[in-house]
Amino acid sequence: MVQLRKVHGSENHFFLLDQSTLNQPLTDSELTALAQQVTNPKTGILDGADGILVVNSSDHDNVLGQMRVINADGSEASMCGNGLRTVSRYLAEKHHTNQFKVETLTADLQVSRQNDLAPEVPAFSVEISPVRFKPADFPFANLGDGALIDQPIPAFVPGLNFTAIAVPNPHLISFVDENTMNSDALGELGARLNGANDYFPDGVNVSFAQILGQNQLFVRTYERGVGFTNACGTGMSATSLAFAMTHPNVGQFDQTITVYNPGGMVKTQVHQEGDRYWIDLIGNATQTHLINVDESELHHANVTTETASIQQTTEEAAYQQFVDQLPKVSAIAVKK
Ligand SMILES: N[C@@H](CCC[C@H](N)C(=O)O)C(=O)O
Repeated sequence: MVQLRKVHGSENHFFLLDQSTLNQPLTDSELTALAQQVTNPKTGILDGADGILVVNSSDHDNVLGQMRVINADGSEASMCGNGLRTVSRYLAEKHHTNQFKVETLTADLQVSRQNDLAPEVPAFSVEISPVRFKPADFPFANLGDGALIDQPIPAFVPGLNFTAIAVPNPHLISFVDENTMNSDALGELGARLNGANDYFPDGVNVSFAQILGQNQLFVRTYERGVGFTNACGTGMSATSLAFAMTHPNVGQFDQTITVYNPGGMVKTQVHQEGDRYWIDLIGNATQTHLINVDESELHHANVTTETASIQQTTEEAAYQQFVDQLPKVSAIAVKK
């Protein structure tokens, strides 16, 4: 028997699999098949999830493990901010330490345990970097040769400006009013840019943000490989950076920015040193279920209520109490 975990950051749900506990790590095609099966609410368990977080051993200095991110559709992402917080918690508890690095596809990132957000709501801070702006880094095409910062793109949505930031997974961001936030525009644009299209051949995570006040945002994201999510950690980080770059009167570097999302709230801090940018993302790392399953069911992408035994923790109730005391800033409901 091996143990999977169901985890979330701001209700962005994942199954976490530590491959170092297996007799035989899954091949890439087995990981793709497992992600597609277990995260699908119809074929998987526990109402599915937005992806799987794969923890592997790392041989890098001062690094406790490697994280890979497989989206619900089986594609691999270079980064996941909410996922990295939950992987950090898992590794912190496994190795009894609170400050270390985690290897990701492009960088070893600094993480640290923070004060709990509320009783039984553990929190971690994770570094989001490297930050890139060049078209080749996304990639994107037919949108000019340079960085895309606060540009009108009528072909996307007339009247809206867009900023493209890779952290290093690709994000497209627009600051919108409440009516636009509550309209169909985000779903339509997200679906369009994540199908065959002339602009983002590998797809892109699309976020709409409402400015609520000084260093305060509400962010909703349509994710590549997923669709609408309750929260996207890298999306909220990239949006915070876009906020400080394009609205310096209300969004500030090196200050705490509060970012509400349909699943709760995180804090960010955006930093710049010369031409290097990075973001600290701070939020919950919640573990809702422990799932015991025979290793062979993972290799055969067959994790179901028949093959797995599932134990719920008390952490979701504690998380809901934390969310209930947050200000109600949007009518957009949590995706079930
Ligand atoms: N939800 C994640 C991002 C997951 C990856 C994304 N779908 C992509 O393909 O880039 C987050 O919290 O950052």
